[in-house]
Amino acid sequence: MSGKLASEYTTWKELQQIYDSEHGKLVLKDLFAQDPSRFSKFSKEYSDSEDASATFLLDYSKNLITEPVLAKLLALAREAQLETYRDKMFAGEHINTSEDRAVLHVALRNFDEFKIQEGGVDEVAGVLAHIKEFSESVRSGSWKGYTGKTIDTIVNIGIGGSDLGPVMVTEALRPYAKRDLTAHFVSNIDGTHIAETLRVCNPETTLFIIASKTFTTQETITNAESAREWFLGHAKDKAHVAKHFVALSTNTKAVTAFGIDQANMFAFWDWVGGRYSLWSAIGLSIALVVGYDNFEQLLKGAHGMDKHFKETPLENNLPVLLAVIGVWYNDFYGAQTHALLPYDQYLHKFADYFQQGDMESNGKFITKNGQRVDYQTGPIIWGAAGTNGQHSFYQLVHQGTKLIPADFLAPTTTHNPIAHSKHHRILLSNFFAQPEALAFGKTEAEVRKELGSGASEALVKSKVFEGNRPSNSIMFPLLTPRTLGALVALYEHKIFTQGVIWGINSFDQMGVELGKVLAKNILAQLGKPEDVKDHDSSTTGLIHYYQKYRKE
Ligand SMILES: O=P(O)(O)OC[C@H]1O[C@@H](O)[C@H](O)[C@@H](O)[C@@H]1O
Repeated sequence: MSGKLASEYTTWKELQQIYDSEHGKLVLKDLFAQDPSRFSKFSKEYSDSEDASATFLLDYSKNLITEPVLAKLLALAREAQLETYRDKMFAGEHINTSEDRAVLHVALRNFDEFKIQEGGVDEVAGVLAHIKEFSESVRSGSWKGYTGKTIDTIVNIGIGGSDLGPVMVTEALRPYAKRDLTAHFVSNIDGTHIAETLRVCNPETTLFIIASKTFTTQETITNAESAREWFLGHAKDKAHVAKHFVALSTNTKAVTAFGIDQANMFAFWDWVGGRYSLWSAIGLSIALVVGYDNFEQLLKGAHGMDKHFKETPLENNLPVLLAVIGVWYNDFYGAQTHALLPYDQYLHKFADYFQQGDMESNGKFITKNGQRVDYQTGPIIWGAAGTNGQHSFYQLVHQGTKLIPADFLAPTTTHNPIAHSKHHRILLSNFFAQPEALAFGKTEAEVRKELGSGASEALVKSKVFEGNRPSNSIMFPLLTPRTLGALVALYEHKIFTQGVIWGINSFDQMGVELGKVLAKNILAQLGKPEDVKDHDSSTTGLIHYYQKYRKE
């Protein structure tokens, strides 16, 4: 990120030349046939240096790359000064320039290993101790509600980064969950979300966790106020709020103004970006559901990946490899999306989580220096847990007109080996088959042979799989808290690396602001048709329709 546009880098131009002259030769079937050691060349095993059980295999051999292409992509990362920016992040420099903030989610899982200078970093251990003490008192039953009953339900009220991380992780780590503690997550301003949740809650045994970095987010504060009203409708006395409401925030003033005791506030700091905050106090619901020790394992797993990212040469650096291969498709092949396809039902929220993680970080057309890019930045992230997607959108992935690079993820061992792991063997057979089918396809000759001579030409053509569709495969022994931490940090650092290459600030989110301002203005005009002013005819027409048909 040298002040240049990425497209001005020498290596970028060289990559463009390589693409123009050679991409036709990058055919996976041929590349594998030519090189029997392709898998061993283009796959790496990661192992946490302190806990070898947190390990995974990254197979990136089914990508449209050769050693020279990969070397040039890594040279691009170097020309963009990735190593310098990585070190700046770990040193606490204010690399979030538009907000003049450090970017230190890595400090939340550091356990004093790296030296990081920034106000608040020395308070991390204290907040973790608070999370431990509080989560243990709720889980053990010593924390009592206003009628002396133990807590059996938690409701996390938050949105964006204050929701998606806890949702994804509590789902992913369900095998470790306290089964008699029910967790709900309310995010949407749509009253249906809180109403349907409160319907199944008992005020005497429910704990509300108000999760908001700013404590000003309209959805969260409105939902929290409605929850408090519902609670006080039963408990009557405001003093009981202290037993049933806690806050996770950086804004002490707003938390106390809401009526939550400062003792029940779990702090974090402005250098924790919302979409990187599950490691902070925002993870309280995770600690409540799976226990503090498992939460700490999650942090340690991420820390192991931080160390790997910080210390490993780029050639062997897994987040960097994923990132540069992604840039290859995004910027040279023109791919617009990237699919995350976990073959693990527990990871069914993984793609949703990284939709925010990636798209809010890298969905930007202006560089840090204020120039408009002349290349694509962040891809559209999407996906679903296998095998469901196979019966829905994989048709387009296999035979559509778009190139869709995909990551397949799967555990070798399931937490639920029912029917002697028959389900898991079937699941994994699909996990192995899909990338194979994408990469190698099925030729016209093969189809003809299969159909015999009577088949129509149209039928033959429709059954051809062109193949040459790239993917990464990630396998890990079992989805443990530590492995999950490593996987999430793997993608975080991939996003960071791509942001550095594209020259953008991955840590602000100016693009979410305009809609919020317009909505505030419109909210004040919803009363009467004559109040509706200064809009285009479409917006005015829609608001008038609402005013005509609404019922209070
Ligand atoms: O935690 P807060 O302050 O309520 O913010 C929630 C979300 O608010 C959104 O507006 C931001 O785009 C997200 O990044 C953020 O996670």
